[in-house]
Amino acid sequence: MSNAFFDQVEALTEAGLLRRLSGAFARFIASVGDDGPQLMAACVLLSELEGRGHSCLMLSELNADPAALLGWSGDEWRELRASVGDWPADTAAWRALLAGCAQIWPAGSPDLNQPLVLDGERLYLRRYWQDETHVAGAVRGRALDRVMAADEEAATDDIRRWLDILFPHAPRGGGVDWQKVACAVAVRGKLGIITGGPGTGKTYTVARLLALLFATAGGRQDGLRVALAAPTGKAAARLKQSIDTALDELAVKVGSALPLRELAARMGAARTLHSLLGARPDTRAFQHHAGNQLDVDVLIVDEASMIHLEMMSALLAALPNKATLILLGDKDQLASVEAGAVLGDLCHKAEAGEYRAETLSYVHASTGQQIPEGFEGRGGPIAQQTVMLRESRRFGGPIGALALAVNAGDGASAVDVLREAQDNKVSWTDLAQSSDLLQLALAGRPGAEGGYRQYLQLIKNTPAEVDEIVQLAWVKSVLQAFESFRILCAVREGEWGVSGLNDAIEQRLQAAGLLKRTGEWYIGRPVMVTRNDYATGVFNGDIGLTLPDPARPGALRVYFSEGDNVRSVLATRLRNVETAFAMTVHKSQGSEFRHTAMVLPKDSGGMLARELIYTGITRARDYFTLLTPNGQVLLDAIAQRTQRASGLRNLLNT
Ligand SMILES: Nc1ncnc2c1ncn2[C@@H]1O[C@H](COP(=O)(O)OP(=O)(O)OP(=O)(O)O)[C@@H](O)[C@H]1O
Repeated sequence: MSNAFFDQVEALTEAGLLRRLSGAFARFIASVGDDGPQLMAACVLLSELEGRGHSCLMLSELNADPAALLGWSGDEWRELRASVGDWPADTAAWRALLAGCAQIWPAGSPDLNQPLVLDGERLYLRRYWQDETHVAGAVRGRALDRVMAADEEAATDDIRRWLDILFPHAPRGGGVDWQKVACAVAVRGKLGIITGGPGTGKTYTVARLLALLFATAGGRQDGLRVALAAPTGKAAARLKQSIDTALDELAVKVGSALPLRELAARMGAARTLHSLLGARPDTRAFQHHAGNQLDVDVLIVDEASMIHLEMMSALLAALPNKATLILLGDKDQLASVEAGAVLGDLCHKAEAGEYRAETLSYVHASTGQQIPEGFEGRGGPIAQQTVMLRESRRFGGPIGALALAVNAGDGASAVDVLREAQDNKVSWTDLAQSSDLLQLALAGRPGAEGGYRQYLQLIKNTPAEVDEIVQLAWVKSVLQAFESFRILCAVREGEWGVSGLNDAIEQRLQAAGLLKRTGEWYIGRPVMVTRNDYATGVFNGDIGLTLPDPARPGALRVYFSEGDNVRSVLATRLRNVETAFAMTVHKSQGSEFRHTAMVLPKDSGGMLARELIYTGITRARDYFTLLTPNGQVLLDAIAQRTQRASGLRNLLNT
């Protein structure tokens, strides 16, 4: 084993540049076979990339610019590389070297269950290779499993008749009614993917798709088992609420032709994916799997961009082949925190459509819509089952323009929108000192007043009597006020990161007499759960507010809002939580706030990308404020796209 290499790894770990896990992983690999420093270097890099969401290491990266990939300076990388000694000259040389290592299985050769897999020019941890292969096979299989073609006249006529009832108006700007197309495409098979930015009508569409599925189920309509799910509790509750409201409205429209209310009532609550699959404490395995599948006919999953590779693999294994899977999400949002960029890979062709002739004629027969030539192509099976909604009904104005500019990689236009917006919907603050940010946290800004003062003032009006209805109404109003404003950070550490800002905001609110910090727990403390806790039923990412326990004087409870419902847990029972006046953009996915303020740091080390900025902006419903001590960080981030190494796109042949 190379001492020089591991000395270097130790130094980089001490400097906080490497995870301790990466060195330990390389040592483990060395302990079960070859221990050449080249293999060790590849293992350290593979492990670091896994921590950054990549599912594999592209061998070409080893000779390209790994420092950029890791956010290191060139010197740090050069020193690590020098400690290895001979560095294979190119990808072919790396492949030859790795293929000869006892711990690596070159895919296609006799399998000895080695811990690493070399597939073409990608090096994998075996688990991720298995997940990618499984997801690709399962999704392709579903996409190809179509039950309807254009010439099945009776069926397409029926679909068309219902779609005309469910979507009675042509799209506002004319052109293709992509919402109708999305329903028609999804109803013909076992997979439907609907992607689009905020407010493009994904939920509106899926509610109608459900009605269409009920309507065309014939005699099986009463027994159609529908499940709703999302990666987080909050997103699940939002999905359920939107679908219920939409189905309620639709029920009036369709009248006695379809007993929508009764059918909807049998759907049950929306659940987190963890709870749907039956997560168990202390194990990654779920109760539902290939050998004990879910009892559903239709599964609708919202916020699919947050689903990581391992979860998608588990979900597909647990879903019976005969069930229809509908995925909803915004392909341009940040990918999951854990490895994989599954929705992005699935929606690779969504922008261009690439619909084949048979899809075009089916769409025409079942919707009357003529998809324009520009969207024709020879996309694979998944592209045929994917529809992108393109018109946002919520995001006009400067926030919409800003999101569009960021998505297009047009930094100059984004800055123009931020600097010049006339109506206070968006605003840019050059952060010279923390007091600017703290004032915003306290009271908002001119034209977008609010801040945290609002909910803290409401807390001061605690109901005097312990009347359950009054108490619940008060809790809901406090939660709602809290949900109307949030500070999002691009990074965790440093002056402009989550940890520093939470302390500073807490002190500022205390100085303003709005809260009294007496210990770890205090009235008004917002907290975010950082680990799933099955005993209390709270999950990673849930956000709650600490309020007095009406039943026990002096005790505190944390209240979590879930759609129309409120759940509470005794504060002292919550183990893994952190204060959440400021939270990361990553953790804000699936949530929306009336006023969202996003803080960018002074220096990003090249690690911020467009998807993060876009996700932050699109969390804002009415007002968006950008704060940064260095405007260049915004421009650099907009110029950079997140590229996650993954073999999924290739395997899917979308
Ligand atoms: N075809 C349509 N006709 C009328 N209203 C529509 C139509 N499509 C969407 N809407 C309305 O536009 C708004 C946004 O739609 P919806 O909430 O379904 O979007 P979304 O893509 O699910 O948003 P989010 O990203 O927040 O999940 C809703 O008020 C919805 O009722």
